Amino acid sequence: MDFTKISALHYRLPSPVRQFIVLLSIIFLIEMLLMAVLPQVTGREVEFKDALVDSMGLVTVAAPFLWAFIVRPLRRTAVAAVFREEVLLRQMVDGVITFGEDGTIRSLNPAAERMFGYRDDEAAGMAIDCLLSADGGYFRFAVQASGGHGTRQLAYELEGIRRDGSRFVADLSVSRIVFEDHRAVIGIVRDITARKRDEQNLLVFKRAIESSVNGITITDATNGENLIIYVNPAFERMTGYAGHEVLGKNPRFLRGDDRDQVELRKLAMALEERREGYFVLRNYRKDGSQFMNELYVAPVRDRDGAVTNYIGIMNDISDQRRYEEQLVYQATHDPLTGLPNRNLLQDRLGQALALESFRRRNPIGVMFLDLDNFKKINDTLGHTVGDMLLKAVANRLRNCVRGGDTVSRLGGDEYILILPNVKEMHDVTTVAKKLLGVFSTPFLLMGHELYITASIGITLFPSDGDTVDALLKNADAAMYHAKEQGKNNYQFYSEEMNTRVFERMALETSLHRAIRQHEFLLCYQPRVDLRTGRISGVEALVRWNHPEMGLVPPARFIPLAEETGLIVPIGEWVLRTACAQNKAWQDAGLPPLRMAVNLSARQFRQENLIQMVADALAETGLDPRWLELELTESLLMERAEQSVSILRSLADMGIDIAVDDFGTGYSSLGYLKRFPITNLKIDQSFIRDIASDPDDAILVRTIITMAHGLGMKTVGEGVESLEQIDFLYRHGCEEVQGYYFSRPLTAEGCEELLREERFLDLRALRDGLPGQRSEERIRALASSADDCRVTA
Ligand SMILES: Nc1nc2c(ncn2[C@@H]2O[C@H](COP(=O)(O)O[C@H]3[C@@H](O)[C@H](n4cnc5c(=O)[nH]c(N)nc54)O[C@@H]3COP(=O)(O)O)[C@@H](O)[C@H]2O)c(=O)[nH]1
Repeated sequence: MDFTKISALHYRLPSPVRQFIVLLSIIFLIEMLLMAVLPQVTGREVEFKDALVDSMGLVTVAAPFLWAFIVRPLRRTAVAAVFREEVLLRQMVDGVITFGEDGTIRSLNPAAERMFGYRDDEAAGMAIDCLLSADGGYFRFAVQASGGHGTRQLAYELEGIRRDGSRFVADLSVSRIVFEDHRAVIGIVRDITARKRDEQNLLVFKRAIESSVNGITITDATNGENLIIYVNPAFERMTGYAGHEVLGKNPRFLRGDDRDQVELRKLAMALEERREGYFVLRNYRKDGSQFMNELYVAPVRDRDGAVTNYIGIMNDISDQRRYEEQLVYQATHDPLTGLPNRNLLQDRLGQALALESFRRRNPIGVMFLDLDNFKKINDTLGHTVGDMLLKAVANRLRNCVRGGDTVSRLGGDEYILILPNVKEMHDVTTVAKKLLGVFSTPFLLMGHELYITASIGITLFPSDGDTVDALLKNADAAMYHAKEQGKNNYQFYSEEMNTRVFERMALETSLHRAIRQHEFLLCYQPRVDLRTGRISGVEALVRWNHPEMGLVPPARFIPLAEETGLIVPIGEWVLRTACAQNKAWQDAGLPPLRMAVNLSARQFRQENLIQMVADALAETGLDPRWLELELTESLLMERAEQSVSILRSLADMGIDIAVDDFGTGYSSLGYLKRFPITNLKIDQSFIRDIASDPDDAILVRTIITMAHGLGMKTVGEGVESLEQIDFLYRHGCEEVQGYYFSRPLTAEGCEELLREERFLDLRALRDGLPGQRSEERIRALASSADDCRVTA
């Protein structure tokens, strides 16, 4: 037998010759023993030589029988067994390599051939290191370690090297075989690369599950109980339960007594249908606190498709939910008052309209409530008080309506109320009156007792509009109408109101265009010095030369320009043009005079006002002492402290300051004293009846005296008659302005007047002869000035 080719199991085959020799030797020894014992039994002596011959004879006779009946059958049985094992070996999925103790390969079984890519005959004679590698001779050590102990098996993890050089993880069990004088090693090799990879993957999965921020539960679904068999650390953190406390429980314990949840029913259905699902549940921690559990449940199936487990992945979304709710709240509520905002209002009104369009039972009332003169409070007392007032109003309105009604705030001082299910018109008026009534009690805010009123516009669905936008727009128009009607009242919408709103919008659009296309012009109304009768100054008055409407008076567009902010560019243009005109007259050799320019509230609050005025003077070259800025009394008092500093800066530049419409507002004497005011212009409403109304007469006299007391001069405005001039003259008023002397004129008209040196003859007044005759005389002397007509 070629020992080098013997397969691993051949080593275990007993040698037949040895068996035969051993048997013959036993027979021989027994015969020899009998020959030695026999003389003592029989008493007959047997020669050793005879005994030896006999024994040899017996062995010779027995030999064929032993071979035929014992050794050969044994050999055959053994070979059959070896053959069977050989077949088994060949079929083994594990590779079997036999090699000598010197590491020389002797054989490979077919599995080893496939595993390493060598044929058995190719591998024979190669060093085992070529197929199996271990660092630092580890492999040899392993072989030696198994030596001397027969079939003792040792297992190692090595690197298998294929013929193509690729490597794999090999699991090797080695047994040392000793056969007669031959020693060999049998190595059983298994490619465990996949197993290793799987083990590694399992480790990664386990690590991932353990380090997941999501709580993970695994339940056993085989017995229908669905009891927890695993929870990860995140579950413990999320719920406060330790793993051992929940193992063996059904996860439903997390819901506590809170069974009435739609999502719970959905979960139960998913489990019943053995499918995955996503649910958001109210669950409870060990300490009883609630959390929102975003749960994903997925079944695990075996090869036959039967569900063996459920994996539950939990996410505590309580914070996220709170944040979402907060976002929704913020998107739908006014942060200041907590009332529904425009979004929610539109939503609710839309729903009410949809429902009512379907039911067609009752009208829906929409009320647009706007506070009267709120801006003044905000400007005078500051935004903190303004905000407090808006909140206090919101509370009063809320308390004034029924549960199904909506009170919302659009922004600013505008509130919208929705009254669904209005049974009778009377109901709406009752609510409107009630709403106005809530303002009858003053608001006490930060030590201020504030009296405020509101104007309300009312629209009804379906008669005044059938969409949210239409109803709100029409309620807005009705509210404007209520303002026009003197504020503090309510008005129902009518179609004409929209026409007016439309006109307003059209006016605003054309105002923008007017600025772009330079449609404005200035008129100048002279002012006469009552001490000399000569023109001492002019007031610049803006006009709008509208392409279709003709000359538009400022009263029609200045408030709108003020509201829209367009007054800022318009006012800047007025100031520059007036300064330039005054300088032009001076340059033309006309006697120098003061140019009065009106400043509106918005302009006065303009941040760069001082700079803008300085620039206008610098650019036109007008000396500041020939410029006077007119501001209304109420404007100055709105933010008196701030006004003081602005006025001081202007006065420091050398500019005169006049208070326009004096007497119509409320003035604090304390502030009047502090304002660097040069002139008080007595409002024309007091001048008008000065000669006939003793109250007006007293008032005008008082204003003149007070002005003088404060070191200011006075100007009588809107002077139309000689009596008025006489009165003002006699009481020391310094200047007059009005149609009596001249209407506002174009620049050319005014220049003509100045060139002619028109004046007011005051002799009659000085002579103390006011009356019809002297009036006629004065009128004759006075200019028959043209109106400010536009010829452009
Ligand atoms: N911010 C700005 N406001 C301006 C500017 N230009 C004018 N205005 C303001 O518009 C209001 C109306 O002005 P107007 O229609 O020009 O009326 C002025 C005079 O025409 C009128 N007046 C003058 N004398 C008489 C008279 O004898 N009788 C009579 N019934 N009216 C008369 O008074 C207006 C001048 O008023 P005042 O400015 O208060 O001196 C008016 O408030 C203007 O201020 C502008 O450029 N910017």
